Amino acid sequence: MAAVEVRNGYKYYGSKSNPKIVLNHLNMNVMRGSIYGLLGASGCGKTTLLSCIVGQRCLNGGEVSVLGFKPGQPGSGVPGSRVGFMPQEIALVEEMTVKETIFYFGRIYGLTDERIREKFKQLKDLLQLPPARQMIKECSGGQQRRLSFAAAMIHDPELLILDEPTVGLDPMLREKIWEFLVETTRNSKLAVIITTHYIEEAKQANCIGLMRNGVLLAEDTPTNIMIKFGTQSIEDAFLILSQRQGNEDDLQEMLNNSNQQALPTSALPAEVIDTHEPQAAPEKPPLPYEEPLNENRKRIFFTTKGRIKALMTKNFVQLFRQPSGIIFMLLFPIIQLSCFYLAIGKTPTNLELGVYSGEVSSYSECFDDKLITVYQANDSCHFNKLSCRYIRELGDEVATRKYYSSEEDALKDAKRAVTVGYIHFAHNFSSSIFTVMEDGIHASDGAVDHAELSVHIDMTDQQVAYFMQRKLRDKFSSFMHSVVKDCNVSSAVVELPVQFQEPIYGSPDIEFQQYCAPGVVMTMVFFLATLMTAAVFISERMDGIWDRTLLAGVSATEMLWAHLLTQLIIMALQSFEVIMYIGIVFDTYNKGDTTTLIGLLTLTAFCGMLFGLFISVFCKSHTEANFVATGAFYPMIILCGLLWPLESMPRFLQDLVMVLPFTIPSISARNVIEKGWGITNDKVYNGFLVMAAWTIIFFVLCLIGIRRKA
Ligand SMILES: Nc1ncnc2c1ncn2[C@@H]1O[C@H](COP(=O)(O)OP(=O)(O)OP(=O)(O)O)[C@@H](O)[C@H]1O
Repeated sequence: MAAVEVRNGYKYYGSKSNPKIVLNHLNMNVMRGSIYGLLGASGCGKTTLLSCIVGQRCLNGGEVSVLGFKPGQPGSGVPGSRVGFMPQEIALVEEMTVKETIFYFGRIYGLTDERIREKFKQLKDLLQLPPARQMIKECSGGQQRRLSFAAAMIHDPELLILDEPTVGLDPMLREKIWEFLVETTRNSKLAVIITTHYIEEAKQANCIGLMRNGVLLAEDTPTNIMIKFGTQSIEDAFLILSQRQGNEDDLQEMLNNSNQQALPTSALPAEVIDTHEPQAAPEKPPLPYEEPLNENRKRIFFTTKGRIKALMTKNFVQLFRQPSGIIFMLLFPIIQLSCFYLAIGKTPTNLELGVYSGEVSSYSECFDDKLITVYQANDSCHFNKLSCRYIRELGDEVATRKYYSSEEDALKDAKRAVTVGYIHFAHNFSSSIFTVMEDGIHASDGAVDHAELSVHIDMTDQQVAYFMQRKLRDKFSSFMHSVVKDCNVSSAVVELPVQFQEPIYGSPDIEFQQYCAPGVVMTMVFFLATLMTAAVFISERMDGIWDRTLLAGVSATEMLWAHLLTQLIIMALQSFEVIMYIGIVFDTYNKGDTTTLIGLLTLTAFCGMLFGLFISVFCKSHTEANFVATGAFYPMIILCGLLWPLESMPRFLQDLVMVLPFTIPSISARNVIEKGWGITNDKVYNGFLVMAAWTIIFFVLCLIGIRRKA
């Protein structure tokens, strides 16, 4: 009875209009209880044929029947537990140990732990597996290959497909594996399809298929093939068949690879060379597919829970055994937050400010208390060297003062950027203040001008300039208050007729740091999750682990859920860590509910993770994924109002950015932290809604993409 039947198999890559034909009306029969050696030069289509048999790819034409079913048919167990597949690449998780790998595959195939232990013992002896606790990345290429073979065998499949299992193994072990396969197929219904570059070892197969350019040139027992072509070896027979097709380059390459000595073409008996071209098989009735049985379904569809558990364990092991994984997940947020809190929004220090006062001939006068006086005489308040008093009140807390004996020198240094600018007092500063106070609105323009503090600042460094302006103005205001107080005059005289009362929310000197902290934390957790997820998924796909797990019958949805659950746990931990860190170390206050904040941050990280997944589904390589993530990062940060008020954007842009993932959620987070609003406030829950909407959008897109690829 046939385990695998391929009829008129036709497969191409590329577009329909410009196809690259890989399987060209190929026919193949693999019987139960037999070994089928599939031989052919590199690139002839062996892997493609195997992938169509296991249901990883679909044929463009023709039919395949595997164990009586169409691959992929619900209930067929193909892909799934009825088939064992060892791909060409190693496709194992490097961070797992030998034992964990066997248990991982055993569990996703639905075996009990006891059965896995039994099988492990058996396969360990047979395949000389490395010690149970050895990590895969510490195994040699040959050891990894043997383990990969064991993983394909763990669940006693009915069909075993081995893509070059003996590459890199020593001859003794190769012989042992063949012996095992011969023995097992003889005593059971197991069907084995094996591709190999070592043509001679295929002599032990029950049937050989010689494949070239997408067609099977011959399919028979090794003995019959040699008899048919009158040769002493299978290589010679293959050479003859290849010559019939024309170019023998491919064959030569294969023979070289096989380390066997190729037979010179001149040595071939010319009379056996058949010039007949292989034809498409004549029309045959459709393959008799079986109806899936309920028992079959039961056998195949064991608990999703068990699989998800196995997948999640793998994900955690993979993440936490990589030092970079732990650093990325737990240390990066700390490093990034520390950078932010230490570097952003702090008061500038070590600035140098030029000072020129025309009132003094030497600045030592400014430090002689007897010279700086405010005194009453003739019902008036008189001043001496008030500029000195301001200079002293200014202190070094705003900037280090650098004294100049002329305004020209002060300007020169400011122009050379030695100082951030300079302040200048007129020679009659004190007397002008006296005049302005005495004469009030009748004071002359000259007196008003000379009673002013002149400030000349380098405005190219906007933040420093704004800081200096604010500080000098505030200091001047407090200085004037203290002067009029000494004169027993009401401070209302020097008060601006604008009074900023107690703020409705926040504090009078809200820092830039406080303003942008929620947005910074959100974007940080979002993009950390994005990058990590994209990296994990792309690596998994590139290493073949993703495909191998799918071939074990795990659905794309189950794999997706396992990843989502793993990440959700990590993201919740990360959000908790972030909030605790900024609260305890940087003393950041939160007037609202911490749980609401952790919830919003976890949702943000989850959304970032789905964005990473979305990128990984549509990008083929790490480089492409990094380009997309970096490309998305800057527009999202710039447009979310984190760096500059949204209100300054053109109207159409304001409407557009409102739907971006960070705009409304970072406002919501600020509303919780600064205003203490709760989740029931629409200006808080709308942030959750926006983030949830993006999460759903990315999830649906990922699901569509993954299902399409699967
Ligand atoms: N995804 C793909 N897109 C386009 N072409 C592909 C794809 N996969 C394989 N091919 C091409 O199809 C041909 C057959 O590839 P396949 O991997 O099936 O060969 P093979 O016989 O298994 O080779 P090898 O022994 O080297 O593994 C090759 O020319 C290969 O370049």
